[in-house]
Amino acid sequence: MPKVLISDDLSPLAKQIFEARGIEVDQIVGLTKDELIAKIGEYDGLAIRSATKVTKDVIAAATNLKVVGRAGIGVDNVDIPTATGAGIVVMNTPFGNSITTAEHAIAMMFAIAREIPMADASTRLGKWEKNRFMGVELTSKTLGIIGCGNIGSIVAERALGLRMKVVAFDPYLSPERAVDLGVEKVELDELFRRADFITLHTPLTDGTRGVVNAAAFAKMKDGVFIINCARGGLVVEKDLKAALESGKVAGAALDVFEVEPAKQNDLFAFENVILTPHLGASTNEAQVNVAVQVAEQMADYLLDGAVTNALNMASVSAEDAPRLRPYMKLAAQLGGFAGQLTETGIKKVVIEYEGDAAQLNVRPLTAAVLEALLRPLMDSVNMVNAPTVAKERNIEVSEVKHDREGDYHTLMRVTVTTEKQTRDIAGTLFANGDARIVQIKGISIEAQVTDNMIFVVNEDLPGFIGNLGTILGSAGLNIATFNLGREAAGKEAIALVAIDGAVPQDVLGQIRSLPHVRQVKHLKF
Ligand SMILES: NC(=O)C1=CN([C@@H]2O[C@H](COP(=O)(O)OP(=O)(O)OC[C@H]3O[C@@H](n4cnc5c(N)ncnc54)[C@H](O)[C@@H]3O)[C@@H](O)[C@H]2O)C=CC1
Ligand SMILES: O=C(O)C(=O)COP(=O)(O)O
Repeated sequence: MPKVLISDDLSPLAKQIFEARGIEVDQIVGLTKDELIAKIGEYDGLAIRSATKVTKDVIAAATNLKVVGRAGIGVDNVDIPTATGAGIVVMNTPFGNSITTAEHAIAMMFAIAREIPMADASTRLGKWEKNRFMGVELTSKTLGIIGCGNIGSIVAERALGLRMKVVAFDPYLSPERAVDLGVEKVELDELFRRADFITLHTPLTDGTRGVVNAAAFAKMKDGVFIINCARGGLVVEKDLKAALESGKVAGAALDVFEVEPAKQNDLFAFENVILTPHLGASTNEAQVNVAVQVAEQMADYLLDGAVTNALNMASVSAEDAPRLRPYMKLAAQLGGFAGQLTETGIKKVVIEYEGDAAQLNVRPLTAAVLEALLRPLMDSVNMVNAPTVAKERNIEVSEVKHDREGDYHTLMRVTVTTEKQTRDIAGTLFANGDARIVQIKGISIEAQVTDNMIFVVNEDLPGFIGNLGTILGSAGLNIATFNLGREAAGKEAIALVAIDGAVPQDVLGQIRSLPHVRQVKHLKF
C-alpha cells in the first residue's frame, strides 16, 4: 500500500481522500529540513503547500518517492529538475485557488487605495482621524498587470468591472486573448510609464526575478501603488524601500516576501505598506479545492498511473491509464530492444503509431520508448526525464500517427538512426494485451519478449540452426522459444531465441564464431 506524507497545513479532506482510497497517510506539519530528510525515505508521495522546501537534499533522501503534489499553484519551492532526474512526478492544482488569489489582489488594491488597515488601527485607538485618511478613487485609473495568466486574467476582469483601464504585460498573452479580456497588451516599459497601480501575477523564475527593481521604479509615475500577491523576489525589497522613502511609490500591498516566513523585514516600518502573511490562497473554498484535487491526483497516480497536472510529465487520464498499460509494456520492449542493439551515438528516433495505437494519447508511450532506449546508455534515465535527456543529447525525436489500415489492428514501430545505421523494430498487441515483436529490420517475425534472449543476425544458409542448438544444448541452456525470420531465401536472416536463464559470455562468443553469423547480442528485459 503506498504511503503519503502531508507536510503542510492542508485541509483535513486531503487525508480523508487518501485514506478512503486505501493510502496510508501521515500529516506532520512543521518538520525541519533535517527531520524531513530523515523521514522522507518512507513515503511514496509528498503533499505540500508553499512552506515545505523540496530541495536537492530532500530529493536525494527520498528513495521511494514517486510524486510530489503541490496543493496550490507556485512550485518554486520544489527543485523540479532534480525531481525530474530522480523520476519523481511533480504536480500542482493550477486553478483551485486562482479566483481566491485574484480576489486577494483586488482586496489589497482597495485596502491600499483607501488605507483601510491604517484607518482601522487608528479608529480602534479612539483617534477618529477623518482628515488623515484621504484615499484614491479606482475608477478610471490604469491598472498595470504583469503576468496575465489565470490569476492575472481574473484580476483584469474584476478591475474592468470596477471601471479601471487595464494594461497588461505578458510575452505569452496573444493579441486575440487580450482583446477577449478587454485589456491593452503593452510592453513592460509602457506599463511602468502608464500604470497608477501595478499588480504582479507571474511565477518566480529566472526571467521574472527582480522585475520590479530600481530601474523599473525610475520609469513609473510618481505616486504609483504596487501590489504583489504572486511571489516575493519579483519586487526587489530594498529598491521598494528606497522608492517608498523617496515618495515615488505612494503605497504597497504585499502578500509575499523575499524571505518567508517574513518575521522581520525593513518594509514593516512603513505606514503606507500593507502586509499579509502569504494569504493569497487562504479561503475555505480555495483550500478545499486544492486539497481535494491534489489528493485525488496523487492517489490516481500512485494507484493507477494516471497523471494529471504534472509539470514534468505527459498527462495520462484515469480512463487512459488501463488502456495504455499494455502499450507501455510494448513501448518498453521496443525501446529496450533497440537500445540494447545500439552501439554508437543515437541521432534520431522515429516512433510510429498505427491502427488502434494511433488513437491513443501517445506522449507517455513515446516517453516509455525513450526511457527503455536510453537505459542501456545511462542509469539515471526514467519515464519522467527521458524526453528531456533525449533533447539534451541532441537526439531528434518524432512521433508519427498513421491513419492507414495496416496488417495489424494496432502497431508501434521504433526506428533508431545512429551514427552508423538505421534500425527499426515493430510490435503489436493481441486482444488479451500480450505483446509481440512482429518485425525487426524490416524482417517479419513473431516473438514474445522474455527476460533473457539471444538475437542473432546471420546469412540464411543451411546448418546454422543446428549449430546454434548444439552450442546452447552443450552449455546446458534451455530454449524456451525459437523465432526465425528472413529477408528472402539465402539473404539476411534473424533469430530471436528465448533462453531460460542467463547466457554466459563464452556461449555468445561461440555463436559469434559460427560461419555466416553477422551479429550476436544477449538481450535482457
Ligand atoms: N499569494 C498566493 O498565495 C498565491 C500566489 N500565486 C502565484 O501566482 C502566480 C501566477 O499564477 P497563475 O496566474 O495561476 O499562473 P499562470 O501560469 O496561469 O500565469 C502566469 C503568467 O505569467 C506569464 N509570464 C511568465 N513569464 C513572464 C514574464 N517574464 N513577464 C510577464 N509575464 C510572464 C505567463 O505567460 C503566464 O501568462 C503563481 O506562479 C504563484 O507564484 C498563486 C496562487 C496563490
Ligand atoms: O498556490 C500558490 O502558489 C500559493 O502561493 C499559495 O501558497 P500556500 O498554499 O497558501 O502556501
